[in-house]
Amino acid sequence: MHDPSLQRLLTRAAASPHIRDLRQLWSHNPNRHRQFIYETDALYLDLSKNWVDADVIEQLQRLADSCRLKEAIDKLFNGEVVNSTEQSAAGHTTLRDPNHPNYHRNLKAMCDLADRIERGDIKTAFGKPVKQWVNVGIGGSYLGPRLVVEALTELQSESRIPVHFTASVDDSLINQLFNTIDIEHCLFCISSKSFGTVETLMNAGAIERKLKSRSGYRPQPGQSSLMAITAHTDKARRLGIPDDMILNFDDSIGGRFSLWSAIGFPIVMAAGQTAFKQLLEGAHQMDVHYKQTPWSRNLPVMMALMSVWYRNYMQLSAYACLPYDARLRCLPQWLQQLMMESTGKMHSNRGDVIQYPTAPWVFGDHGQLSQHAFFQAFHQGLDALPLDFIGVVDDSPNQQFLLYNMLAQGAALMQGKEEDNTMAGCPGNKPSTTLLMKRMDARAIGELLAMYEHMVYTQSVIWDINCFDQPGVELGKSLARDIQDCVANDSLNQLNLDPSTKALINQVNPKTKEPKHD
Ligand SMILES: O=P(O)(O)OC[C@H]1O[C@](O)(CO)[C@@H](O)[C@@H]1O
Repeated sequence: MHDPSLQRLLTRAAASPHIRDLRQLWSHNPNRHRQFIYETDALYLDLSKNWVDADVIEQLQRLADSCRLKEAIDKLFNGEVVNSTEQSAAGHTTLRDPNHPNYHRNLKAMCDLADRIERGDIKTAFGKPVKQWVNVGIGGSYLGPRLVVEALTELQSESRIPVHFTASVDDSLINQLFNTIDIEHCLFCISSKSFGTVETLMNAGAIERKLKSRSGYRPQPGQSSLMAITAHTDKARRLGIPDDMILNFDDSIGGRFSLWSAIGFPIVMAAGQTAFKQLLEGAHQMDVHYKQTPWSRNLPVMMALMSVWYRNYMQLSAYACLPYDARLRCLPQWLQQLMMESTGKMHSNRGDVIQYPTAPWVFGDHGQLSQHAFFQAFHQGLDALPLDFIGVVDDSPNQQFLLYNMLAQGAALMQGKEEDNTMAGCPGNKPSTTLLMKRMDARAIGELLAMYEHMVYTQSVIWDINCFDQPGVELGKSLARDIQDCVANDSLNQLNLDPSTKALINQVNPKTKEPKHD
């Protein structure tokens, strides 16, 4: 965040009491509901209930200029290095650009395989037609596809192959899966960019053992119960997965940005090839919007500027994502990974420690359910936090009920209510953003998700951090490996670990834990 004079202006603006007073902001400008609206083909964004005015928005847009956002966007789309630690480009937008060879290569491979499965050219290793499909993957190899599958499957009229997901290695989950599926008709897809994620490989191993333990399991050309999606084909081959059952994608596609790649294959299985193409179309439409629209009308840029405003100038450290539609119930989790893994960083692109906070704590859930769980704290708790209500315009009576509930929450938070009994009163003056999807279809979902990706990239440019790596995640992973090894070799005391964790390990390790007394 460069320009110091702008920093001072914004810091001063944030300190002035009127900017945190929605009643004053509305009385100075009763046209806020017209002025702070941003629209694309599928989205309608209302920022009028936020702690900003036109001056602040103008200064934030100047901040974007001073951080050379335009050049950074060009670098992203021109395939230049934007991932400074790994010295690579970020290729996710090429997958949705029909003028780019990656778009055609990716789609062709995915559609060819889907055709072969659907025509029955590929049978399971039991010689049975594929009637069910299981995605085995975690993080970016799970959250995006799961979100889109949940959002779109009920819209499909054609009967499609049911898709299941398994991510964590919990016994309960894998057993539940085995109890739900018909294993002889099931194609298991090991989805892992690195093909090195332990959870996914452990699940793959459990599945392989289960398959092999069943009579009639005979993998051969044209017959396989396993397939893989990865950027590391060699590793999938080593697991015995045949070449024609491996979908490959490029290493330059970040895991949490990968649902547009072959990682999106569950979407093709569950919602169909046409829906997947429309998803890419919607995302591409957002790419064009992001590239070509001035900041004053640019949705992802405005969303990012608002988040920087709240995080760095208002010092608010949390952010809630509240979709009022069950079809978007996985959005908060997907966004949590996208925002926190991408922007939870403390080093600038040059490697020095930055002096300002970045990623907020992202949480959320289906809005209606959250209303009956944690909204009380929004209304009467002393803290404020930026929150996004996301609704889908839909004429059916139940969806209308949901929408009015959502709009009522935004109004109640802003207006509050005085009561004779002061304990029952709500102070109001709580900011919120409303984002409407004008319809629920694959194009609209594509636009929505690409909008959030560009919001995150914009944040990272302003914060001068790399949003495409995740070195922190590695620490916990490697310590878990060390613990497992030391427990296996009875050498825990050699591990450089605090006494609390060592004692806890001894509580759970079957070799050392206290025997149970009845
Ligand atoms: O697709 P992979 O390589 O199995 O990785 C899964 C996830 O693990 C992470 O590396 C860390 O959680 C994510 O970035 C990634 O989406």
